[in-house]
Amino acid sequence: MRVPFTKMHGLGNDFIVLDGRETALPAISGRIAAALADRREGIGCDQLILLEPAPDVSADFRMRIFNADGGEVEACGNASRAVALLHGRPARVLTDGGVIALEPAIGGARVDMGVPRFGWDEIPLAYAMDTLSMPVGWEELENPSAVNVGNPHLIFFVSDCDAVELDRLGPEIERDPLFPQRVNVNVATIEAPGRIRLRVWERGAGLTRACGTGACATAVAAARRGLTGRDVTVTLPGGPLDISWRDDGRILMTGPATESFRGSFEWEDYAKGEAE
Ligand SMILES: N[C@@H](CCC[C@H](N)C(=O)O)C(=O)O
Repeated sequence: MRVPFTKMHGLGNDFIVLDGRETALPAISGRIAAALADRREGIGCDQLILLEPAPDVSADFRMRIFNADGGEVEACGNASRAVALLHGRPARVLTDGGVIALEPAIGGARVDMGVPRFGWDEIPLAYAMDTLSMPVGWEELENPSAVNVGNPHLIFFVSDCDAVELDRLGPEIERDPLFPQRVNVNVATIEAPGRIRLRVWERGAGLTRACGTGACATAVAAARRGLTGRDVTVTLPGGPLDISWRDDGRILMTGPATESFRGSFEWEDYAKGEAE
């Protein structure tokens, strides 16, 4: 059986999108997602996105997200814009992080990412009390903010985010026992009250060119610390995203999304080795 896919990206954060909304797809396990995400032996991506019918009327359809390591996670900002482009009209989409609202916009899409949370379940209580500046550190990365925008992020504000050895410190922080569910690691530099430069070590995917939820979490953390206003442009290695943390608490993210190509793969090549 051949399974069709669409290869997409948002600022270079790339996705395999499998659309099972009209025609049911075979069950995708974490192992199969990781094999498809493999850049040498599979198709290659940072995240695999699976679209399914919604279980009830709270949403138009469901979006499931697998990191390149096969772990299923709650949210993906850049993929939300890619899915808006694919869908072609406004939609309410159920994710494991909550219902988000997306709509195509000129050159990409706009997504209402919902309301951030500041104490998420997996942070030990002592730290969850003070998510604005947790009293922890890993070498020069100290006192992060902790923000959950569907998925968990730590944000370190530093004088030059490009100078941080994120490929070395990112995996250490991601897997620190403080975070049993692991964590996305953001290093950010404030360039002006409305401008932030950001690099992200993504949980389960490593260094990516852009992370939409990381940009949202960082914008919220910066505004809460009084470093910026509530409307900012966050520039990642792949390019800029506009983030607005509205007065009603909801985060709006606007930015580009691109379809790269379409193709199909042989299901049996990836399913072999799967338990019956
Ligand atoms: N690239 C994404 C985030 C994907 C999930 C993340 N790595 C996690 O494990 O929570 C984005 O654009 O938000």
